[in-house]
Amino acid sequence: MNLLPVAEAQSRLLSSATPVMGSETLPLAEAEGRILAIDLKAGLTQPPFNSSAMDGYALRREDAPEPGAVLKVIGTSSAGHGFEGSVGQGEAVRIFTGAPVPSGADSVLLQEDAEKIEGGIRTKFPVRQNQHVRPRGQDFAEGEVVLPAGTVLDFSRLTVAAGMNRPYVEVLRRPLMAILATGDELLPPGSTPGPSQIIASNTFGIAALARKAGAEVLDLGIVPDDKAEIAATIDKARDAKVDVIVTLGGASVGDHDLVQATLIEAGMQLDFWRIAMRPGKPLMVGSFGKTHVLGLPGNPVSSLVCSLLFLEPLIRRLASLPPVQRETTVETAVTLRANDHRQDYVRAKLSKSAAGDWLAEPFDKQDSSMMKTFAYSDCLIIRPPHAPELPPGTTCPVMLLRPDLLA
Ligand SMILES: Nc1nc2c(c(=O)[nH]1)N[C@H]1C(S)=C(S)[C@@H](COP(=O)(O)OP(=O)(O)OC[C@H]3O[C@@H](n4cnc5c(N)ncnc54)[C@H](O)[C@@H]3O)O[C@H]1N2
Ligand code: MOO
Repeated sequence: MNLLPVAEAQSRLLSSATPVMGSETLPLAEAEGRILAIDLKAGLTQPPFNSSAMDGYALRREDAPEPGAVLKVIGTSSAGHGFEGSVGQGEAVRIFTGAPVPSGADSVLLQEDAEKIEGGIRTKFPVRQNQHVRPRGQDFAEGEVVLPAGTVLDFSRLTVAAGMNRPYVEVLRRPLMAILATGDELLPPGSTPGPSQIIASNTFGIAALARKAGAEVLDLGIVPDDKAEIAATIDKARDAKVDVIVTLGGASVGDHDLVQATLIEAGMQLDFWRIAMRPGKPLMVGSFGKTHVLGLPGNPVSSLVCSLLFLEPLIRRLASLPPVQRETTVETAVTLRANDHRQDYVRAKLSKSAAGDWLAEPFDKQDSSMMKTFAYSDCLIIRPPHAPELPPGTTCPVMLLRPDLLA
């Protein structure tokens, strides 16, 4: 049986993927993680007026070049309530942080640097020209492109967008992914399984991974091992004009593995099937025109490993996002045995050695049905095809399951 190398399968899949077209307008509160479709220009100048950076007194610097100047306090300017008049010679205005600097004044003296006297203040320190004044427009000017198209709206960008007085933003459409689980044995969580039944679990992890990668997910539920029912569900996905269809299970060679045949009868172009990897060998990739189809194996760990290697990069490419950097190297804590022809992804825990190095220790059992060990794992040790035995302490490549773990 011809098995495709992992890297070749990944590059074949990604070479056929182009970012999805189209945009939508969203309120800022719903735009986190989204990508600007067009340049975002400031709706106003910020700050809109010369404003005070400190609590103190607004004055004319020429009136207080040296300590000991005496100034008459003629009013107050606070945030939201500016002083209407003008500061003349020998005068000052009590001012608070964020308040407009009144006309005539050019500098602010800290209140700690002023001595209160009857009807006014005496300065205790020299005043620098413009000190503690934030000039109008020092952050941005009305009409300025502060956030160019392509910017990912994270916490700091959402803040400046709000400050720019932009309550709505035009962002790229997210790729739409349909997911369906196949199998007569499957029931949703919360069910009471019969004697031959199990709970369908894969959808939850794969949908979460896809959403994190930038997709919108359409869950088409559980479909029995029946060609007509599988075909009808695939039709639903195509009617919804999804960008990606993910099927779970029925990808192998058993009598009940009907997914691939059904898809081909429905007009899917088969690109490739079966990869030189463990777990995840039965992965299938095809397309209906521009719609990508990923047929993932049913075993939970196999489907999740395939999702990390193929689905996440695909969704991020479609969503115009760069790939997640998951690969790094650590030391193996134990002897890793020589590998066969399939690239192995070995579930392992990470710990720090006394010397501060990260060590990977594989779980003894690597059965691809075992969800618990996957949930306890920090990384997958990558064992390339025909890799020789590695003694403890040797550097080995890993794929991090939570990429910020080593940060
Ligand atoms: N004769 C052969 N048998 C198998 C081969 C092979 O090459 N020759 N490959 C094995 C490998 S490797 C894998 S992986 C599995 C994958 O098979 P399928 O994709 O056809 O998956 P199913 O048979 O439908 O299910 C496998 C296993 O996973 C459970 N399952 C299915 N869907 C879900 C779900 N959504 N949530 C949780 N668990 C699920 C299912 O009940 C089975 O236990 O095939 C080997 N066989
Ligand atoms: O490839 Mo299967 O995923 O080994 O269990």
